[in-house]
Amino acid sequence: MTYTVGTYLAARLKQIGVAHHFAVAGDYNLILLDQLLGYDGLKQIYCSNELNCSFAAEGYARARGVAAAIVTFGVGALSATNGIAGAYAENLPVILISGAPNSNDQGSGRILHHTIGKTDYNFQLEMMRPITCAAVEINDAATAPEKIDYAIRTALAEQKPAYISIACNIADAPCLRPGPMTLNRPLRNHDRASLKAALDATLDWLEGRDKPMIIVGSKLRAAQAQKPAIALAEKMGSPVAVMAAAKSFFPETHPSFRGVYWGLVSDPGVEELINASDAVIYLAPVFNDFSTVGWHAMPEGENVLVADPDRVTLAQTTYDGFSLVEYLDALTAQLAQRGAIAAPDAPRPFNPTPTPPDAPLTNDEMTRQIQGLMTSDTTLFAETGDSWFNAMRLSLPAHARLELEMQWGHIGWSIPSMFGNAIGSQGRRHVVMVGDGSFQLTAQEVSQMIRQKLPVIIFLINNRGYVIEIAIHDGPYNMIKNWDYAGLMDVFNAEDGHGLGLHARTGAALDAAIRRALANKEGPTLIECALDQKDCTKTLRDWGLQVSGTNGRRAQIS
Ligand SMILES: Cc1ncc(Cn2nnc(CCOP(=O)(O)OP(=O)(O)O)c2C)c(N)n1
Ligand SMILES: [Mg+2]
Repeated sequence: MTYTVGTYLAARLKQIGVAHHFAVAGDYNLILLDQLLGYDGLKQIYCSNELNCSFAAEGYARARGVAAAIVTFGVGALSATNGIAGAYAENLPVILISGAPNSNDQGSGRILHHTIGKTDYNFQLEMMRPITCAAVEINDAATAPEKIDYAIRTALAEQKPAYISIACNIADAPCLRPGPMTLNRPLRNHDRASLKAALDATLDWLEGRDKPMIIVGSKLRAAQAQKPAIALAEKMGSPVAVMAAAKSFFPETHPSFRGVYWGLVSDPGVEELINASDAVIYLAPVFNDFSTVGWHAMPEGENVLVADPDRVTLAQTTYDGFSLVEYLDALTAQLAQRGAIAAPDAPRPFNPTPTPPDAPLTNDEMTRQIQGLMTSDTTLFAETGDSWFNAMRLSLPAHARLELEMQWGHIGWSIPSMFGNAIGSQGRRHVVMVGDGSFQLTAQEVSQMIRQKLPVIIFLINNRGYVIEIAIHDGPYNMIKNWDYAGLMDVFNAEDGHGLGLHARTGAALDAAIRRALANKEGPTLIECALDQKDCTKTLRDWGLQVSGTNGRRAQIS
């Protein structure tokens, strides 16, 4: 087989397990799309726009560990930057590949379409650098292999997105044949002396401390340290809490699991456990204004150890040059076995009684019925909004997955990201909780779920506005134009019939809608849940007050 630059890239994507790539056509990428289309073992999945394309790839990476999105230059790539920045924030290796102007035009002084009207086309590469871990431009076939390999390997090692642009006349240019490449991540160049010092300091610190507590953070999956975290908890006989954005990263059926730690909106009893601990170990945390509830839940004092993906900080000293996996494996091996911990006998904190079947639907009743959908093969996406707080109330069976975007927090992310995730994890049950406000940004991708016959169940929470924003600070800007969200499915169906749109205004109607959704194996079912705008979780209200106060801090220097 004679390789081209495009089929070299295709071979690399296949080698690292990217069986599906997401694309939106544009004249700068059509020849490249042909190269990928013709490559055995790759499937090309089309999106409605490049924002959704970048989120679909991000969702695929959540399922498969890595993903690729193909867009056109300028108008396409700049629309995709939002999903790529989100992938950076959420530690997901998405390879953004952009078609680009003919290599002969570089330095020609010519003005081209889809550029900002200047003769220098570098604006795009410069915009991609801060939101990727590697950004390369390919204007010749000779350097294509090294640039493609550098971008992909760096993305896998850093668990961050990378950017590759390929000139439209180079995509089908003859190229070298690729050698092997696998999805494995090279361990950081581990510094044995530093690792030993970190372990010695940790063992000394733990000596005499008999109430350890582990708190799991949202970078644990990207650090590929979920199993080592379980092993450590079992060796220490320690209770475990998860930070909100890490819910589902530690099995909730494990006897050590005690709930979500989210400051004043934590699950009952969790804050007390942490306050009573004399050795709080954070694993791969992200401390931002939302996760610390306006900086009120920041770890402090000598009872705290923070183990990041590539660094350990303890007793005013920091150690790096090794991976979290190396550190946890070695620590667990050296620790003496402490007593096993018993599962809590406390009942599930969220356990509301069903409302009368014909009573108006409530937030609690909706969430209670969603709980019934959670199985070990369920992947639930919870969008920015009260959906975050509803998701926190759910108990997850072993192997159930909860996907959140709490660092970037782009409303509308959940629909396209779920689309990509469902493409990458067919056979699982896919459920989305998304508010009316968020849905209006990226609704088109439901039509792609119909096209691909994905049986995604979408709970569209119609509470008539931006309720999470109202909880922070209300105003007319939080009111939105209402849609007939269920009716959209008829619009998206066109000549297909696989999409199903249903209204649920009572508990009985919701129960019936869920039954129909489970039976609809041929396509998505959108269930429009009508809620009173004031019917939101207490945790959202409490959290919103704190965040509002933090946002409103007076300037120190007037
Ligand atoms: C792209 C983008 N633009 C604006 C925002 C700010 N924002 N965050 N949440 C919201 C409202 C979410 O409203 P809904 O989806 O209806 O959620 P609910 O809280 O359930 O009403 C906004 C407008 C955002 N997070 N992302
Ligand atoms: Mg809303």
